[in-house]
Amino acid sequence: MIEQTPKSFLGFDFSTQRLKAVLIDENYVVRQEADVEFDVDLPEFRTSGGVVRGERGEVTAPPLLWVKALDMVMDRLVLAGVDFSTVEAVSGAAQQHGSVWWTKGSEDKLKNLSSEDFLHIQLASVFAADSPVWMDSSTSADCRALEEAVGGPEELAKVTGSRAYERFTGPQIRKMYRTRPRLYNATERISLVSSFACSLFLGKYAPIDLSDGSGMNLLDIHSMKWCEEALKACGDEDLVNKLGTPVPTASVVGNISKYFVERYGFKSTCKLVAFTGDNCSALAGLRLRSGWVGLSLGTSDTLLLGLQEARAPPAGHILVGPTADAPYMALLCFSNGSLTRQNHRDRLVGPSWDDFNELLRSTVRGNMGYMGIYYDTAEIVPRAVSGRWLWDASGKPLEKVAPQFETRALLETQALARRAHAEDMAFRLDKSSRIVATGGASVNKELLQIFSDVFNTPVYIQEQHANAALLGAAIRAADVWSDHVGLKLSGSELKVSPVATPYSDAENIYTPMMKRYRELVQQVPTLC
Ligand SMILES: Nc1ncnc2c1ncn2[C@@H]1O[C@H](COP(=O)(O)OP(=O)(O)O)[C@@H](O)[C@H]1O
Ligand SMILES: O=C(CO)[C@@H](O)[C@H](O)COP(=O)(O)O
Repeated sequence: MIEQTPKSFLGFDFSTQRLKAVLIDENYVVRQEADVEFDVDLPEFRTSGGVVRGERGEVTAPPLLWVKALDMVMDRLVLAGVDFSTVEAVSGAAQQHGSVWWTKGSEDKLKNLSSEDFLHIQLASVFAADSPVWMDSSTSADCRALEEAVGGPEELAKVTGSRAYERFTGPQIRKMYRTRPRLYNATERISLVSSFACSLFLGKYAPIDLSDGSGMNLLDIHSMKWCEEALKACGDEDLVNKLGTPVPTASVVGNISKYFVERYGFKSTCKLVAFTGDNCSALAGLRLRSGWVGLSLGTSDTLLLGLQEARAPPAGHILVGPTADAPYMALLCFSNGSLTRQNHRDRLVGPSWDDFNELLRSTVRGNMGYMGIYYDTAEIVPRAVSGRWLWDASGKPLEKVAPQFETRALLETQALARRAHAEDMAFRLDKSSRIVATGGASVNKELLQIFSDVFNTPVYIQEQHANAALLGAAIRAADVWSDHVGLKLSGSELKVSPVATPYSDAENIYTPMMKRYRELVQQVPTLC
């Protein structure tokens, strides 16, 4: 009898605040995990929440931070006892839209890495600039110029799936080309954070995948090719070479590099599956059924929906989907998610979610009419400046209310905003709908109860893992590898279980509050 060698699959998530890694077996059971928290484990980069903020809406991260985090997470996986020789394939997810600017000669460095040394030592000088990331709101002028160049916002949305958004990579490239031409010219390659991370494993530039690539305002989501007019509006004739050719997300892009074989004992045949955006990976990891909506509660809050066809979005985004089950996906991103909740938890009660929830439990649903909008960072939906606004039941603006009312005002108004804007984007929830929550805050049942009541819909979580983007990376590695080699894996079913169901009076409480939210949000200044 031929002995079957164990097979495993490795997934990474280069998200906003931390780098996470997970190893699953061929039954998709989680075997090992490790993570690195940027602010805590790598304080020398002086990030706060994984980013560095400028004075005019610029938000960046140093790419070397992500490289050093990879060195650290690999060592943590070694300490956890991972046998890398069993890994058949690796894939990953990353925060969307951020761009990594590689200087000329970087690919040679990637191809000639010595396994004797850390990556961050050898790649210390390859990045031309800090990476603008998804929280950046400094490119409004570039957005308007891009829209104008392709025939207006609706036309851009028809072609690329989105009107121009500040954080999208096209406007970010345009700003770089316009304001830092020497840096633009010194750049050999522009990667997304996902394809940059994949490049580290591949030992050469990895292609951008179509799903994350459709968060750039540069890709024609129908032809699956770069949109020439959009490229022309954002850079010069060399931009197409700087970006490379995008590939379907379910692609094997090559074998793992010699560096990882020699340093960590991967086999030389270990495959790399294209890395993608964290929300794209979450959609793949959640395996949502028709009518089910994904709710990712990471640094940002996002709503996700698999689509069979590309509908022109009135707001939000249509992206190319990450799997054959979801050829397209709808995405709505609210920048003030977990980090904003965490900041106000710290301000109101200190560093404990249990203390925060205890205070929350001392209030009633509907919060006696107190509502609040908390934008610690410029908001994406709706486009708005940062600030804090509080109102009482009569709509009178307040400077201050008791901390317990603030806890509920923060969470209820966030959930109301998610529903109001989702409805504007034609996310329809009916009796058969379910919300499947994931991401760091999805462990908080009190928060999920509020979402359940406000949406008047049951909320589920995935049993295997609280982070669907991370699990999705490992699952995609396994699925794409098994198709590639023609070997069916037993991969057990991914299960979801209910954690919150709406109270019978939820509609009565929250329908009038939804109307009030729509009125109150008009008082918040929009981003110029
Ligand atoms: N019990 C909890 N309740 C609410 N939020 C939580 C809880 N535990 C963790 N979080 C939040 O989860 C966030 C991190 O989630 P994560 O999905 O890892 O983010 P990202 O992927 O963007 O780095 C943190 O900002 C943290 O405040
Ligand atoms: O900009 C978006 C989506 O369009 C964000 O959702 C980023 O992809 C960051 O994700 P998290 O770190 O919050 O998961």
